[in-house]
Amino acid sequence: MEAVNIRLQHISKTFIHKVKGEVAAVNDVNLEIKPGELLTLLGPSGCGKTTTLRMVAGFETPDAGRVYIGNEDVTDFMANRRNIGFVFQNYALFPHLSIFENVAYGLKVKEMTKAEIVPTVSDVLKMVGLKGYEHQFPNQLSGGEQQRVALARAIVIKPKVLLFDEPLSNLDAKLRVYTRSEIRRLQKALHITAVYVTHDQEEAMAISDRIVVMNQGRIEQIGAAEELYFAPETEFVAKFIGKINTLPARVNTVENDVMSLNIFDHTYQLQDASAQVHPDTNLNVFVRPEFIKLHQPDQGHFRGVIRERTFLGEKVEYVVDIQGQQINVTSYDPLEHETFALDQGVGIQLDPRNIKILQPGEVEK
Ligand SMILES: Nc1ncnc2c1ncn2[C@@H]1O[C@H](COP(=O)(O)OP(=O)(O)OP(=O)(O)O)[C@@H](O)[C@H]1O
Repeated sequence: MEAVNIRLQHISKTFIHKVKGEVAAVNDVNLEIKPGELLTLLGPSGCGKTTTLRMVAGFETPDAGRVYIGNEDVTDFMANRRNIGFVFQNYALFPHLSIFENVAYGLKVKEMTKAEIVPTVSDVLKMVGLKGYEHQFPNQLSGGEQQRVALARAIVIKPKVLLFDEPLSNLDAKLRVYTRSEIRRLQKALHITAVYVTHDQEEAMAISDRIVVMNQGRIEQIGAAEELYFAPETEFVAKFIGKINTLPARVNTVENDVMSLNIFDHTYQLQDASAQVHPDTNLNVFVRPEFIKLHQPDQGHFRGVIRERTFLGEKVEYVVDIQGQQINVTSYDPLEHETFALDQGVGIQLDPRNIKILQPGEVEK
């Protein structure tokens, strides 16, 4: 079966919430998920990712906008007519049915014969690594195994799209890493278009072709993990994907797309600077901890003092005091680890290419 795309056109959904009143859970979202792509909706609690997913599934009807799966406008279709496989956080298995019966359920609904069902279920259980579990019951399985049954049940009906709502939340850390790579492997092997919801940025980065960062019902930025990390467009995205320092800066001049600015006591020239920034103004700039280099005190652009030092094996995380401001620095250089001690003075160096000027955003994290 050819993989299909999914399109959301100007989708909005407002709820009347008992405490908060009217909540624009999803606010004019436009999105295209490419055929065979795994796209993740990522954002803090309440940003609208589950509501968006539920509108693709047909569990929720948008107030405005259209949902297309392939060339078909499915906005007015009930969930059971959309041909989707859905994997929930809580597995949602039938406790009184065996693993075989749980997986076979969707095929029986489709009125397939037993002769067709038995080999199909057996193939899918093999695919998720649960061959031989046919006669067990859900409560005899671990959380990870139950989630693989849920995955088998979702893919056995050969859905056009797979939807995942925080599928790993109930698993422990190690099993989460294993199960997410299993989901990724199967989704790629079957080449099914998939939408995945999580609030965990590492999970999103590990599993996705592209990530949509959502904030207060709107899309903040869409891109591959690398794009969001190295080229965030807003402060919100920069702070949600990884860690970033906020540094005070003073703009001196902006000429021919070159900006001269001061950070602490040093002057930097930034290329391709935004024309929207004016001379003689203050603003915040952003630098990731691993892009700040520590040196001996007589080197670097300005001085600081190491206030915290956390050795984590392959890296050391420092908190450095610079003129009263606490800055996070991460060093991946094992030779440097021994060089800088607590309360030691250091020289600090920034590469102007790693200094970001971003649209300010409302940050919840
Ligand atoms: N059925 C509902 N009735 C009232 N308000 C709702 C309903 N469903 C969602 N909301 C509200 O809509 C907003 C978005 O909720 P949604 O569940 O889509 O967010 P989310 O990003 O998935 O968050 P979480 O990770 O906490 O599930 C929230 O403010 C939520 O309180």
